[in-house]
Amino acid sequence: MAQINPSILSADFARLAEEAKAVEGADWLHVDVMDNHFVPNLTLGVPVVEALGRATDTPLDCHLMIEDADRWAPQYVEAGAGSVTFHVEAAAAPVRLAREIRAKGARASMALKPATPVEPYEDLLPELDMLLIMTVEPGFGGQSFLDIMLPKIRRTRELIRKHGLELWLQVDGGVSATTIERCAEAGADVFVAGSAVYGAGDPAEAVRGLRAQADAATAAASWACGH
Ligand SMILES: O=C(CO)[C@@H](O)[C@H](O)COP(=O)(O)O
Ligand SMILES: [Fe+2]
Repeated sequence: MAQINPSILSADFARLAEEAKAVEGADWLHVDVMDNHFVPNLTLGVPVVEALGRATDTPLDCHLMIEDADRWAPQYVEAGAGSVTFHVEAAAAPVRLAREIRAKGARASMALKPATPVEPYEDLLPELDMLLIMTVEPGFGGQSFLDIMLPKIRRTRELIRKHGLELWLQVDGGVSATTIERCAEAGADVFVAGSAVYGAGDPAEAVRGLRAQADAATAAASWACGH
């Protein structure tokens, strides 16, 4: 089944606990950590992740858009994240870092900016629990989905099949009722949605609607039915 991860970046930061509770029923709560260096925006850090963990039973999916990921990512596992995503562009030793995240008890995930190809990392994929393909330039919510990322999603799904991996394939940026079916058809199975969830009148209902769309598109997709 498709997983839908609402991005807290699009929520009201003055009411973070309520906003986290508003999407209970989602698979994960996506938490965008930005340091104003790796991306030109500054959001939140370890203390807020710890507080979110106390505010909701939904597991936390931390997307670190920060420099020096090798140094900081393990702290997000200690803060309670169930999944920690670092950007390969910001990691000096991605294999060592993925192993450290797993050893500390979280799922290890690696993200690729739009201009970063997946092929150089083919041999690293078994070290990961999830690969995140950015479908916008990281830094801000509410941007338009980059259709030019669909071939990369397809090629990654093919690599997962070729190696027989249990790797989740996440997409993040501009995912909405208009674009989620394209992502699912191409091979994504974990969908981050910020403005499409928190901009809706009923965020929990938006999650259910996106999941139904993604499930239907996946069921019809060649990658999922083996032909
Ligand atoms: O990581 C990021 C942005 O850098 C995302 O998680 C956005 O927060 C998603 O927001 P929408 O594009 O869905 O509004
Ligand atoms: Fe994100």
